Amino acid sequence: MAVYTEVGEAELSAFLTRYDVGRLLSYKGIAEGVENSNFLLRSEGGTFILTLYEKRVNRADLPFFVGLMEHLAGKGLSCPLPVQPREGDALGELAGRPAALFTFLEGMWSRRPTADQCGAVGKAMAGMHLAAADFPLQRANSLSVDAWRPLLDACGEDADRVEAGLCAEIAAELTELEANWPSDLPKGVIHADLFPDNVFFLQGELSGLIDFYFACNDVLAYDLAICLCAWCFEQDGAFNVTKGRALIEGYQSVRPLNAAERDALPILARGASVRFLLTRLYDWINTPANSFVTKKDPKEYLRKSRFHRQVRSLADYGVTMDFRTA
Ligand SMILES: Nc1ncnc2c1ncn2[C@@H]1O[C@H](COP(=O)(O)OP(=O)(O)OP(=O)(O)O)[C@@H](O)[C@H]1O
Ligand SMILES: N[C@@H](CCO)C(=O)O
Repeated sequence: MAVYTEVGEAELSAFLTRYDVGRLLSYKGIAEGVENSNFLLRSEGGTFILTLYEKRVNRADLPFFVGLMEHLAGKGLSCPLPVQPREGDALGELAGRPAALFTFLEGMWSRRPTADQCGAVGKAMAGMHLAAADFPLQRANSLSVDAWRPLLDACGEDADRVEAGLCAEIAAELTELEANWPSDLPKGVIHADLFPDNVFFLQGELSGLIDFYFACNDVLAYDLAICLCAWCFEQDGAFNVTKGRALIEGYQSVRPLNAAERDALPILARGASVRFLLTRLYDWINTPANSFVTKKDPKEYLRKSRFHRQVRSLADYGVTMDFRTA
């Protein structure tokens, strides 16, 4: 459960007087997520999500995230919208944290994504990439290849307590990634964390995307590589080629990849699996045992990293010879 900051009823009621949402009726912490504190809030004006921004979110980046959601919603993409206060900025302050109120998005995330859902997320992601093409703000990816070795160093010898030899294995992989990381692929705004828990479905259809707090300007195909890691593996660790094909074809039905992007997918997926391995490892080592958060398993991403290291061609992702060319 991710509630790092407790919020009292009196201070929350006072915070809500900024908005035209009526009086507070109820609120409770949400048992999902690991990054920010989220509350489901009911007021006389409806149901909302209250977000308090925590450690990994830099205050200076908030206008980028909130502006991006407004931009995407303006283009018809379904995502939470910041509720505007009567006066001032959508970003306020509550319990000593930057805080904002968002519209509630209907739907549920899929615990066991199907191939059809992988196809739908591929399409939605490509739609997001196109819709964000004229978003005017910029944000560098603070968790790209340059940030990975410092994260490993910060884990230090504790990494080997998770699995013997882990530190050396990741260090060797980082050496390869640093030497071969592609830099000349098409770039744009990426979501950078489009995991199943950030995609809602309602009555069989994709109903919206949430959690844009890692969004940044980076290689577009890297976003697809993150989804190959997050959506296409089974519980037993096996990569599901039907899901891989559905995801990539769904993406390509909206934004075809060029040859260089296709060729780069395996290395981008290696990078994506190491990025999530490292942030999970860091949190595994550094989250106090008594904190109110469910830690995510770093070894899941170690297994994914090993899989992507032995990928030799796109056929290993389920993509066949009739793969569309751009
Ligand atoms: N606008 C919204 N509408 C409905 N539910 C939401 C909304 N925003 C967040 N939630 C709920 O809160 C949960 C946590 O939100 P979110 O994923 O943004 O948190 P986080 O701490 O940033 O998580 P993550 O670990 O994915 O980075 C979601 O899984 C969802 O259940
Ligand atoms: N989606 C991330 C957590 C949020 O950054 C993970 O599963 O490790």
